[in-house]
Amino acid sequence: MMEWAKKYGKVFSVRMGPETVILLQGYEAVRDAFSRKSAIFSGRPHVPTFDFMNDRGLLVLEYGSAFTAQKNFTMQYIAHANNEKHVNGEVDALLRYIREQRVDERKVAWGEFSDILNEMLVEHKTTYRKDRTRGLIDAFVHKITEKENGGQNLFTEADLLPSLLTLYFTGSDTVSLTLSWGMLFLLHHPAVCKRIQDELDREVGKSRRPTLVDRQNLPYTTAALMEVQRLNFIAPISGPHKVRRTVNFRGYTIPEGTTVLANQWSIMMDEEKWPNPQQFDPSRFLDEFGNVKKNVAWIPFSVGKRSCPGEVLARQEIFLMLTALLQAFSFRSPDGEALPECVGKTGSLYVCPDFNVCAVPRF
Ligand code: HEM
Repeated sequence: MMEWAKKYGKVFSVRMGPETVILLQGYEAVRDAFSRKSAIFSGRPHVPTFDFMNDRGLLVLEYGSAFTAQKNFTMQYIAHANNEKHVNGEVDALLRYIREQRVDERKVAWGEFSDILNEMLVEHKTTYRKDRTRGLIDAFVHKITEKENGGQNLFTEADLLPSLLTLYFTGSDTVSLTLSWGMLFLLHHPAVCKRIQDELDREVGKSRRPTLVDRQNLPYTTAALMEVQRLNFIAPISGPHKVRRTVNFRGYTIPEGTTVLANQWSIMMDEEKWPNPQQFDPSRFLDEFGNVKKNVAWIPFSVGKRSCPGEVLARQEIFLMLTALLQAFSFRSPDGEALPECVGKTGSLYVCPDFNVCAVPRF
């Protein structure tokens, strides 16, 4: 695709089966469409894989007032929830597993998960009280009841299960793959790993776990995690967007209903934005004083109205998980085992290759 972009420019179309699809290359084209003309480029075409969601849940919901209300609600809920407490529960389980090889049996198949969620919903609804919020389900039910009290029909009973399934579906593999890629990059770059550990030892010490408040004192660690997200490409191509009305874009007329895809890979590998883009180099996110330096092209969560509502949570999870692991252990490949190259398998997500790792307690 990047080769095609050299020949055809930052905006070109390809025929995919019966459909003509527009491909956007590079940060500026994606920003212009998804952010500056967001209201036009934020439709969602029909994706048959998600038919079981009945056109509900943020990922598939068409752009409009219900989408906006539900997206704002989700982002506000995530921003105010005690994510740190929940993630720390997961970190405890992982550290226990590594230290004692004790597995918490929590793996469930997708179908079973849906059944479990359904049971939770029934349980929550029967014990629901207007004056308390035990979690996301209660918060969503409050919204449904508000509507019954005369508001608009933006949150319905029918939205509840698809919304929960969507958050589970979009929020689990994305984060766990990022953590796997992070570990693989760090194994390939022991000097980076050592620098993170030195920073953690200096700023946090060994008597307590890193917390979200520590992030401001850990610029190198923050930069390394940003570099992991720049290079891991877990979402190399954006989800499909739909043009909601005919638009003139960068000299082309794009008809209403056309599907548009952003090549995220082309953004993160743009040599003008990132010198030596293939190289894993956290220092590209640091200024001369060692503070974190932003780069507008760092958009692993995309931009605009269809950008990721889970960004805050995902970044918290990645930070808490990886720093807890690096504080507690040094990691290396098992003797005699070669580390796989940082080349993944492409699907809807870019999947990290399997590898084994030895965790050696640091204290
Ligand atoms: C490292 C982790 C993650 C990455 C890199 C990521 C990336 C993305 C990207 C690039 C999109 C935009 C796709 C598009 O253009 O249509 C997206 C959408 C979405 N993400 Fe994430 N995501 C992550 C974690 C999460 C988490 C933890 C949640 C939920 C708690 C989540 C929920 C969603 C949802 C619901 C959408 C659809 C939004 C919409 O259609 O408006 N994501 N994500």
